[in-house]
Amino acid sequence: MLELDNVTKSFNGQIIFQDINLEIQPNTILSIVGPSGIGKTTLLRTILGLEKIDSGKFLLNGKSFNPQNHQQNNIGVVFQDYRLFPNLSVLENIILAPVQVQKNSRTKAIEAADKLLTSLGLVDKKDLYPYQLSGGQKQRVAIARALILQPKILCYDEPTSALDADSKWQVADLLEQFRTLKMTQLVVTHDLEFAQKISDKIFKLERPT
Ligand SMILES: Nc1ncnc2c1ncn2[C@@H]1O[C@H](COP(=O)(O)OP(=O)(O)OP(=O)(O)O)[C@@H](O)[C@H]1O
Repeated sequence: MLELDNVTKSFNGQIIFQDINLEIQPNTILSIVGPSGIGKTTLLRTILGLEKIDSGKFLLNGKSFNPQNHQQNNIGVVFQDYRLFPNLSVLENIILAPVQVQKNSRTKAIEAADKLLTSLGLVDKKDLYPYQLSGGQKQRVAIARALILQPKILCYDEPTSALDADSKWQVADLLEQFRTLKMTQLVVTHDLEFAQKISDKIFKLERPT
């Protein structure tokens, strides 16, 4: 279980959120919702260790941890703009971290990537480059790139913002399928309808008083 205990963050003296308390149960889908500019992405970035918090703490399975020093393989992320490496093929995007960072064999990584690409309906795209893919396909590559590291928690930043309605509900179906993977999913979204459809729990981020 991931817990946020009185987490506060400000930028240049302006408080973005204050004393956030949140429990994220294992193998569930939690959405963080709220209007534009409220701090949803910033909250996600603190959990990922990409932003330092002012005060409060994070606990993973009851143990305090600093996301900035944490071995980040436990927590994966699919960014809003996907952040695929433009100079690498779909396959190379997916196997880069397992081979370069985790030092797995290239053969094993390709095997795992092939499986993921098949389940995501992308196997015929594996030799293409990101610019040759649609937005929804790029997103699924970014999801495969995160999933190959078998994260305990997978975070998505605004997973529907660049998609049309059909693709949006396909993403909802994917998240539903991933429930079998024994993984917690954390979704930042301004789309309340999407959040209501996919989530076990919704956390509303509100302006600090
Ligand atoms: N690095 C930064 N330095 C200063 N201010 C920042 C920084 N990053 C974000 N902010 C401010 O923090 C506030 C929250 O931004 P954030 O991107 O987290 O909102 P959001 O709820 O995700 O919005 P959106 O739904 O539009 O993406 C905004 O006022 C933004 O300008």
